[in-house]
Amino acid sequence: MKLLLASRNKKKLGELRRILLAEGLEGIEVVGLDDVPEFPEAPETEPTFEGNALAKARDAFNATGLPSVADDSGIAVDALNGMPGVLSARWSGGHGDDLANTELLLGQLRDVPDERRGGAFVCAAAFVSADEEVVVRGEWRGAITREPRGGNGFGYDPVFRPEGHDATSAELSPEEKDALSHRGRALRRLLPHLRASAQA
Ligand SMILES: O=P(O)(O)OP(=O)(O)OP(=O)(O)OC[C@H]1O[C@@H](n2cnc3c(O)ncnc32)[C@H](O)[C@@H]1O
Ligand SMILES: [Mg+2]
Repeated sequence: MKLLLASRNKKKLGELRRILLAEGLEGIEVVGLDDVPEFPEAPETEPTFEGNALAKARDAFNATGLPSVADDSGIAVDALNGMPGVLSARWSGGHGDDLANTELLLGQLRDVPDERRGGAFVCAAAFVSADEEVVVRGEWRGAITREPRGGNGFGYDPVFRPEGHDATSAELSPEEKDALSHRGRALRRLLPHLRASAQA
């Protein structure tokens, strides 16, 4: 079975691929959007991560006919009542400007004391095939730092210090991040569905 990972974010796509390949999925060939004919990106208008993930996976399945996985993710900061949330990718206005997004977030939290800087990375992962639609969630608790640190990962990783760690998630190795991350947790919850689909 070909499985389409429907993300237009190269670094996110790399993580999705890495997490699934580490599981050694038998009978599944993982492909990306570069491997299929182009189709337009639908705007992400849903109020929840789950709604957006499902919409992206449905779009990909409808456009290609391939069983598809999509991820909608972001960072939910307690002191901002859960924002940036589903707006994480375009928090500073433009889409996907990681540096501007993290700088804006740090500025907003400048006067927030250490004990109230908690938040979580959230990932909803959706799988859509001819036979089923499923969406699952993974969360990773931590705190927002006062300055960026580390060069791994992407997005808000340099300003997120996972619970139980002194390092930011941009200072963790890729394997460490996958073992703990919202994305790792969500994708591992999808595995039974992917395996069943490959065997059907
Ligand atoms: O929608 P696709 O095409 O998959 O790509 P995207 O980058 O637009 O992805 P989202 O709409 O799900 O937005 C997620 C944003 O949340 C942030 N984010 C998500 N997962 C992250 C992670 O593991 N580390 C750091 N930041 C993350 C990052 O800034 C992303 O741009
Ligand atoms: Mg997006």
